[in-house]
Amino acid sequence: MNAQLLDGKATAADIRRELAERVAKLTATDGRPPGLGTVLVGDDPGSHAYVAGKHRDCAQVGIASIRRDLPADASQQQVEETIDELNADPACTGYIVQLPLPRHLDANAVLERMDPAKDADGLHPVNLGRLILGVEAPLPCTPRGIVELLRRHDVPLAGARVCVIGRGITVGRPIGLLLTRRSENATVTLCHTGTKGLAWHVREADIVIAAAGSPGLVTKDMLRPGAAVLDVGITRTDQGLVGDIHPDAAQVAGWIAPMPGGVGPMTRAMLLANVVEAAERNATAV
Ligand SMILES: Nc1nc2c(c(=O)[nH]1)N[C@@H](CN(C=O)c1ccc(C(=O)N[C@@H](CCC(=O)O)C(=O)O)cc1)CN2
Repeated sequence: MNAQLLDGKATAADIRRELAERVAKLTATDGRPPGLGTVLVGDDPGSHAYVAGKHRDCAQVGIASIRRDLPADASQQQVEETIDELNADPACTGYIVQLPLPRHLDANAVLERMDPAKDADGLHPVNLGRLILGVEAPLPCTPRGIVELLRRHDVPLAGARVCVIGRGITVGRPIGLLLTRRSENATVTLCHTGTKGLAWHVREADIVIAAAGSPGLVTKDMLRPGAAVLDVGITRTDQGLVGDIHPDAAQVAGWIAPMPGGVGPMTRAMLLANVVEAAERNATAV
Protein backbone atom coordinates (compact mmCIF):
# COMPACT_ATOMS: atom_id res chain seq x y z
CA MET A 1 0.00 0.00 0.00
CA ASN A 2 1.20 3.50 -0.77
CA ALA A 3 0.24 5.74 2.13
CA GLN A 4 -1.29 9.09 1.23
CA LEU A 5 0.70 12.00 2.65
CA LEU A 6 -0.99 14.16 5.29
CA ASP A 7 1.06 17.15 4.21
CA GLY A 8 1.21 19.49 7.19
CA LYS A 9 3.72 21.80 5.54
CA ALA A 10 1.53 22.54 2.51
CA THR A 11 -1.68 22.66 4.59
CA ALA A 12 -0.11 25.08 7.07
CA ALA A 13 0.99 27.30 4.18
CA ASP A 14 -2.64 27.39 2.92
CA ILE A 15 -3.85 28.29 6.42
CA ARG A 16 -1.27 31.08 6.75
CA ARG A 17 -2.49 32.57 3.45
CA GLU A 18 -6.09 32.47 4.72
CA LEU A 19 -5.05 34.06 8.03
CA ALA A 20 -2.99 36.80 6.36
CA GLU A 21 -6.18 38.13 4.75
CA ARG A 22 -7.98 38.22 8.10
CA VAL A 23 -4.98 39.90 9.75
CA ALA A 24 -4.95 42.60 7.05
CA LYS A 25 -8.65 43.34 7.75
CA LEU A 26 -8.11 43.44 11.52
CA THR A 27 -5.11 45.73 11.13
CA ALA A 28 -7.08 48.12 8.94
CA THR A 29 -10.00 48.23 11.41
CA ASP A 30 -8.05 48.32 14.68
CA GLY A 31 -5.25 50.60 13.47
CA ARG A 32 -2.68 48.06 14.64
CA PRO A 33 -2.00 44.37 14.00
CA PRO A 34 -2.81 41.57 16.42
CA GLY A 35 0.22 40.73 18.58
CA LEU A 36 1.60 37.36 19.71
CA GLY A 37 3.80 37.22 22.82
CA THR A 38 6.14 34.36 23.73
CA VAL A 39 7.72 33.64 27.11
CA LEU A 40 10.81 31.46 26.83
CA VAL A 41 12.84 30.43 29.87
CA GLY A 42 16.28 28.84 29.50
CA ASP A 43 18.54 27.55 26.76
CA ASP A 44 16.84 24.43 25.44
CA PRO A 45 17.77 24.44 21.72
CA GLY A 46 14.47 22.83 20.67
CA SER A 47 12.41 25.44 22.53
CA HIS A 48 14.52 28.25 21.04
CA ALA A 49 13.93 26.85 17.55
CA TYR A 50 10.16 26.56 18.11
CA VAL A 51 9.87 30.11 19.45
CA ALA A 52 11.94 31.48 16.56
CA GLY A 53 9.63 29.62 14.16
CA LYS A 54 6.56 31.14 15.80
CA HIS A 55 7.91 34.66 15.31
CA ARG A 56 8.85 33.92 11.66
CA ASP A 57 5.28 32.76 11.07
CA CYS A 58 3.95 35.96 12.67
CA ALA A 59 6.04 38.11 10.34
CA GLN A 60 4.73 36.16 7.36
CA VAL A 61 1.05 36.80 8.14
CA GLY A 62 1.44 40.33 9.57
CA ILE A 63 1.05 39.56 13.29
CA ALA A 64 3.28 41.67 15.57
CA SER A 65 5.81 39.81 17.75
CA ILE A 66 6.49 40.39 21.42
CA ARG A 67 9.33 38.23 22.72
CA ARG A 68 10.30 37.77 26.36
CA ASP A 69 13.36 35.55 26.91
CA LEU A 70 14.43 34.79 30.48
CA PRO A 71 17.58 33.04 31.74
CA ALA A 72 17.51 29.36 32.78
CA ASP A 73 17.80 30.37 36.46
CA ALA A 74 14.87 32.84 36.33
CA SER A 75 12.82 32.72 39.51
CA GLN A 76 9.10 31.93 39.74
CA GLN A 77 8.57 35.59 40.63
CA GLN A 78 10.41 36.83 37.53
CA VAL A 79 8.37 34.56 35.28
CA GLU A 80 5.12 35.60 36.94
CA GLU A 81 6.04 39.30 36.60
CA THR A 82 6.53 38.71 32.87
CA ILE A 83 3.08 37.08 32.74
CA ASP A 84 1.55 40.09 34.54
CA GLU A 85 3.23 42.42 32.08
CA LEU A 86 1.83 40.58 29.05
CA ASN A 87 -1.61 40.36 30.66
CA ALA A 88 -1.59 44.16 30.90
CA ASP A 89 -0.03 44.94 27.50
CA PRO A 90 -2.73 46.15 25.04
CA ALA A 91 -0.45 45.35 22.07
CA CYS A 92 -0.42 41.68 23.10
CA THR A 93 -3.54 39.93 21.80
CA GLY A 94 -2.40 36.53 23.01
CA TYR A 95 0.73 34.80 24.23
CA ILE A 96 2.25 31.46 25.05
CA VAL A 97 4.66 30.15 27.65
CA GLN A 98 7.01 27.78 25.84
CA LEU A 99 6.98 24.35 27.50
CA PRO A 100 8.66 22.59 29.14
CA LEU A 101 9.79 25.13 31.72
CA PRO A 102 12.98 24.42 33.74
CA ARG A 103 12.22 21.95 36.52
CA HIS A 104 12.58 24.44 39.39
CA LEU A 105 9.57 26.40 38.10
CA ASP A 106 5.93 25.60 38.82
CA ALA A 107 4.46 25.43 35.30
CA ASN A 108 0.87 25.02 36.52
CA ALA A 109 1.10 28.20 38.63
CA VAL A 110 2.51 30.06 35.62
CA LEU A 111 -0.30 28.86 33.32
CA GLU A 112 -2.93 29.75 35.93
CA ARG A 113 -1.59 33.29 36.19
CA MET A 114 -2.26 33.96 32.52
CA ASP A 115 -5.33 35.92 31.50
CA PRO A 116 -7.47 33.15 29.94
CA ALA A 117 -8.58 35.61 27.24
CA LYS A 118 -4.92 35.96 26.17
CA ASP A 119 -4.08 32.24 26.32
CA ALA A 120 -3.04 31.57 22.71
CA ASP A 121 -2.23 27.92 23.49
CA GLY A 122 -5.56 26.91 25.05
CA LEU A 123 -3.69 25.44 28.03
CA HIS A 124 -5.06 27.67 30.80
CA PRO A 125 -7.19 25.55 33.19
CA VAL A 126 -10.22 27.74 32.44
CA ASN A 127 -9.88 27.11 28.71
CA LEU A 128 -9.30 23.38 29.18
CA GLY A 129 -12.44 23.40 31.37
CA ARG A 130 -14.35 25.23 28.61
CA LEU A 131 -13.22 22.56 26.16
CA ILE A 132 -14.74 19.88 28.40
CA LEU A 133 -17.94 21.92 28.74
CA GLY A 134 -18.16 22.53 24.99
CA VAL A 135 -17.96 26.31 25.46
CA GLU A 136 -16.05 28.36 22.86
CA ALA A 137 -12.37 28.72 23.85
CA PRO A 138 -8.93 28.75 22.23
CA LEU A 139 -7.98 25.13 21.51
CA PRO A 140 -4.57 23.57 22.24
CA CYS A 141 -2.55 24.01 19.04
CA THR A 142 -1.31 20.47 18.32
CA PRO A 143 -4.69 18.76 18.88
CA ARG A 144 -6.41 21.46 16.82
CA GLY A 145 -3.77 21.01 14.10
CA ILE A 146 -4.33 17.25 14.04
CA VAL A 147 -8.10 17.62 13.61
CA GLU A 148 -7.64 20.27 10.89
CA LEU A 149 -5.08 18.10 9.05
CA LEU A 150 -7.40 15.07 9.11
CA ARG A 151 -10.40 17.14 7.99
CA ARG A 152 -8.59 18.87 5.14
CA HIS A 153 -7.49 15.44 3.84
CA ASP A 154 -10.97 13.88 4.21
CA VAL A 155 -9.86 11.24 6.71
CA PRO A 156 -13.16 9.90 8.15
CA LEU A 157 -13.55 10.80 11.84
CA ALA A 158 -17.14 9.93 12.74
CA GLY A 159 -17.12 6.53 14.41
CA ALA A 160 -13.36 6.14 13.89
CA ARG A 161 -11.39 4.27 16.54
CA VAL A 162 -8.45 6.44 17.52
CA CYS A 163 -5.46 5.24 19.51
CA VAL A 164 -3.50 8.08 21.12
CA ILE A 165 -0.11 7.18 22.60
CA GLY A 166 1.15 9.64 25.22
CA ARG A 167 -0.64 11.54 27.99
CA GLY A 168 1.13 14.91 27.97
CA ILE A 169 -0.82 18.13 28.44
CA THR A 170 -0.04 19.66 25.03
CA VAL A 171 -1.19 16.64 22.94
CA GLY A 172 -2.29 13.36 24.52
CA ARG A 173 -4.80 14.54 27.08
CA PRO A 174 -6.52 17.32 25.10
CA ILE A 175 -6.71 15.46 21.75
CA GLY A 176 -9.18 12.99 23.29
CA LEU A 177 -11.42 15.91 24.31
CA LEU A 178 -11.45 17.31 20.77
CA LEU A 179 -11.98 14.05 18.93
CA THR A 180 -14.86 12.92 21.16
CA ARG A 181 -16.88 16.13 20.62
CA ARG A 182 -20.14 15.52 18.72
CA SER A 183 -18.72 17.37 15.73
CA GLU A 184 -15.88 14.82 15.42
CA ASN A 185 -17.60 11.80 16.98
CA ALA A 186 -14.54 9.54 17.20
CA THR A 187 -13.87 6.96 19.92
CA VAL A 188 -10.54 7.49 21.64
CA THR A 189 -8.29 5.15 23.59
CA LEU A 190 -5.49 6.94 25.45
CA CYS A 191 -2.40 4.72 25.87
CA HIS A 192 0.64 5.54 27.98
CA THR A 193 3.64 3.92 29.66
CA GLY A 194 1.31 1.99 31.98
CA THR A 195 -0.74 0.50 29.12
CA LYS A 196 -0.70 -3.27 28.81
CA GLY A 197 -0.69 -4.67 25.28
CA LEU A 198 0.01 -1.44 23.38
CA ALA A 199 0.30 -3.33 20.08
CA TRP A 200 -3.26 -4.67 20.49
CA HIS A 201 -4.67 -1.17 21.04
CA VAL A 202 -2.77 0.18 18.02
CA ARG A 203 -4.00 -2.67 15.82
CA GLU A 204 -7.64 -1.93 16.74
CA ALA A 205 -7.32 1.68 15.57
CA ASP A 206 -8.35 3.39 12.35
CA ILE A 207 -6.26 6.41 13.39
CA VAL A 208 -3.03 6.25 15.42
CA ILE A 209 -1.59 9.39 17.00
CA ALA A 210 1.86 8.77 18.47
CA ALA A 211 3.02 11.44 20.92
CA ALA A 212 5.14 9.42 23.32
CA GLY A 213 8.64 10.70 22.46
CA SER A 214 9.81 7.12 21.98
CA PRO A 215 11.76 6.73 18.71
CA GLY A 216 10.35 4.18 16.25
CA LEU A 217 7.76 2.94 18.79
CA VAL A 218 5.02 2.18 16.24
CA THR A 219 6.07 -0.39 13.63
CA LYS A 220 4.21 -1.73 10.59
CA ASP A 221 3.37 -5.07 12.24
CA MET A 222 1.33 -3.20 14.91
CA LEU A 223 -0.90 -1.37 12.41
CA ARG A 224 -4.27 -2.13 10.88
CA PRO A 225 -3.74 -1.93 7.10
CA GLY A 226 -5.09 1.39 5.78
CA ALA A 227 -4.92 3.18 9.14
CA ALA A 228 -4.12 6.89 9.32
CA VAL A 229 -0.88 7.32 11.26
CA LEU A 230 0.24 10.65 12.70
CA ASP A 231 3.73 11.10 14.10
CA VAL A 232 3.86 13.72 16.86
CA GLY A 233 6.93 12.38 18.67
CA ILE A 234 10.20 14.25 18.30
CA THR A 235 13.44 12.92 19.78
CA ARG A 236 16.69 14.77 19.11
CA THR A 237 19.51 12.26 18.50
CA ASP A 238 23.06 12.53 17.15
CA GLN A 239 21.62 11.32 13.84
CA GLY A 240 19.02 14.10 13.82
CA LEU A 241 15.32 14.20 14.71
CA VAL A 242 13.54 10.84 15.08
CA GLY A 243 9.78 10.34 15.31
CA ASP A 244 7.66 7.77 17.17
CA ILE A 245 6.55 6.08 13.94
CA HIS A 246 9.01 3.64 12.37
CA PRO A 247 9.60 4.44 8.67
CA ASP A 248 8.32 0.97 7.68
CA ALA A 249 4.80 1.99 8.83
CA ALA A 250 4.29 3.75 5.47
CA GLN A 251 4.12 0.28 3.84
CA VAL A 252 0.78 -0.52 5.54
CA ALA A 253 -0.72 2.87 6.48
CA GLY A 254 -3.48 4.44 4.38
CA TRP A 255 -2.44 7.98 5.37
CA ILE A 256 0.70 9.17 7.08
CA ALA A 257 1.60 12.48 8.76
CA PRO A 258 5.39 12.25 8.95
CA MET A 259 7.78 13.97 11.31
CA PRO A 260 9.02 16.38 10.04
CA GLY A 261 6.41 17.97 7.82
CA GLY A 262 3.16 16.63 9.31
CA VAL A 263 1.68 17.76 12.61
CA GLY A 264 4.51 20.18 13.61
CA PRO A 265 3.78 22.84 10.97
CA MET A 266 0.06 22.53 11.79
CA THR A 267 0.81 23.27 15.47
CA ARG A 268 2.44 26.52 14.40
CA ALA A 269 -0.41 27.45 12.05
CA MET A 270 -3.04 26.83 14.75
CA LEU A 271 -1.23 29.17 17.13
CA LEU A 272 -1.64 31.92 14.55
CA ALA A 273 -5.31 30.97 14.12
CA ASN A 274 -5.87 31.25 17.89
CA VAL A 275 -4.33 34.75 17.91
CA VAL A 276 -6.40 35.91 14.94
CA GLU A 277 -9.59 34.55 16.51
CA ALA A 278 -8.79 36.29 19.82
CA ALA A 279 -8.31 39.58 17.90
CA GLU A 280 -11.61 39.05 16.07
CA ARG A 281 -13.39 38.37 19.39
CA ASN A 282 -11.88 41.58 20.83
CA ALA A 283 -12.99 43.56 17.76
CA THR A 284 -16.61 42.41 18.08
CA ALA A 285 -16.61 43.01 21.86
CA VAL A 286 -16.07 46.79 21.49
N1 LIG B 1 3.50 26.29 25.00
C1 LIG B 1 3.71 25.23 24.22
N2 LIG B 1 4.82 24.49 24.37
C2 LIG B 1 5.00 23.43 23.56
C3 LIG B 1 4.08 23.10 22.54
C4 LIG B 1 2.92 23.89 22.42
O1 LIG B 1 2.02 23.65 21.57
N3 LIG B 1 2.78 24.96 23.26
N4 LIG B 1 4.36 22.07 21.65
C5 LIG B 1 5.69 21.53 21.58
C6 LIG B 1 6.68 22.34 20.80
N5 LIG B 1 6.14 23.05 19.63
C7 LIG B 1 5.53 24.24 19.80
O2 LIG B 1 5.67 24.91 20.74
C8 LIG B 1 6.42 22.59 18.31
C9 LIG B 1 7.01 21.36 18.08
C10 LIG B 1 7.36 20.97 16.79
C11 LIG B 1 7.12 21.81 15.71
C12 LIG B 1 7.56 21.45 14.34
O3 LIG B 1 7.28 22.18 13.41
N6 LIG B 1 8.27 20.36 14.18
C13 LIG B 1 8.89 20.00 12.92
C14 LIG B 1 10.10 19.15 13.20
C15 LIG B 1 11.01 19.76 14.22
C16 LIG B 1 12.03 20.68 13.66
O4 LIG B 1 12.10 20.89 12.45
O5 LIG B 1 12.78 21.21 14.50
C17 LIG B 1 7.94 19.14 12.10
O6 LIG B 1 7.24 18.31 12.70
O7 LIG B 1 7.95 19.31 10.87
C18 LIG B 1 6.52 23.02 15.94
C19 LIG B 1 6.18 23.40 17.21
C20 LIG B 1 6.26 21.44 23.00
N7 LIG B 1 6.12 22.68 23.71
